[in-house]
Amino acid sequence: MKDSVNRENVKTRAADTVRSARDSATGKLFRRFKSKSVEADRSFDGSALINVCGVNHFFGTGDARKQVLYDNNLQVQPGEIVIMTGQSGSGKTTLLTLIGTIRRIQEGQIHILGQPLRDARTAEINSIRKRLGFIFQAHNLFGSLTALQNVRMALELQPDRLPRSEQNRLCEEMLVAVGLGERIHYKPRSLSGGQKQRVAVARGLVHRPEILLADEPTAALDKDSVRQVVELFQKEARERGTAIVIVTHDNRILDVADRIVKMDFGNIAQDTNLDEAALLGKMLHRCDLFSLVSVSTLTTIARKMKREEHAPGDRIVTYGDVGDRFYLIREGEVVVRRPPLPSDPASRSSKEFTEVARLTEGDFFGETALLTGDTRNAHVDAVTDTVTYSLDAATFNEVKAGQKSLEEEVRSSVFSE
Ligand SMILES: Nc1ncnc2c1ncn2[C@@H]1O[C@H](COP(=O)(O)OP(=O)(O)OP(=O)(O)O)[C@@H](O)[C@H]1O
Repeated sequence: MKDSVNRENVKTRAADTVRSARDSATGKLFRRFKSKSVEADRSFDGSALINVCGVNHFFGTGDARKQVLYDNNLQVQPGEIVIMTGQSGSGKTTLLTLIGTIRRIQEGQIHILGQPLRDARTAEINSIRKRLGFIFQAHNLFGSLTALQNVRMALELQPDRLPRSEQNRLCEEMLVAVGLGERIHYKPRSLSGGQKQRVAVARGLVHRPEILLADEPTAALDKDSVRQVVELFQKEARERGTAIVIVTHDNRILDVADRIVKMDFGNIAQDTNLDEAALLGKMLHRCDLFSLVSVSTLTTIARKMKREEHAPGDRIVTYGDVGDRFYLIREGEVVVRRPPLPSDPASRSSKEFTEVARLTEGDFFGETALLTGDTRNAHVDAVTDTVTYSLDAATFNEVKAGQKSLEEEVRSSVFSE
């Protein structure tokens, strides 16, 4: 089957892309690229620090009762930074406060640090809360306390309280990290809005929480302070495995995100793993089939691709079936087998399918049937544990329609076989 165009070139270039993406990930101690999908899996995940399953929420009672969250599912792994965005009123803060144990769960379940919140006792909620860090829009600083004393409040609430001198050292260190080394003894009334916000950031992080929840943490900050805060978040995530969820409209901090979750009318409408989407976009771009489509469009298309895992021996494509998907190999190896050609007298009697190709990471298959309307012309079976991303025929054809030369190219490639 010549179901792939310029396979060797594609293989080499795509494999390079994958390698470089992996290399850049190796420094990220807590990142887990291999098992992530572009669109997050909606099921419970035991390794996640935050597990939101089927959460609904209502405000008001009687006739005034109004549903504001609908069937929300979200998992956040150690070391992941998730940006939550969406229109005003879409439910971001409500979901964040449910995750932060500030509101009681009404329907569904949230596990935080492995513990279920619904029906948890107050003492259990309090002990979970001490392991979280909060940076909320209203800074909630105590006016009579200095910046350092405000930050120290977070340490004083900890079960294993450190000696005062050690607390002060940690607070100073954190205030320096947010660029307030010169202001540690100032009270809130002597600080600007941005400086107060940075005190709140220091307070949210000083006790080294396992999960940090932040609502618009950079809204009042200038460009340099935004960078300082963002770098601090990244350091905590990478070095300590802190899971960070940031509700924000601030597009200056999008680069910090591993994932962007978009809420729409009370529901997580999109949950995109950016590294994986960008990587798949690049892999697609390196397929000659899609070389005329911009990387940004391909990254968007990549989000629509369906991730599937196949065990060795699993059949991915069956000879004679109607072709309804195009496949890209993310990991693993497949073998392509064809029946004997009717015109080949030597093999006419043989019922055996013969191997015609082995495809690996970055290779693709399944496009011929979509382009010609013919049935599948080969079996494709997984040889090793294999991960594929596939695109449905409608999206494939939409993309194809956008590039005039594509169909011609593939038709001539099929014709010349
Ligand atoms: N305490 C409350 N009582 C009643 N309704 C509420 C309450 N808090 C929020 N809501 C409503 O719930 C919906 C979701 O609000 P929420 O604050 O979670 O949205 P959001 O996406 O965070 O908005 P924003 O970006 O403006 O902060 C809105 O319709 C809001 O009016």
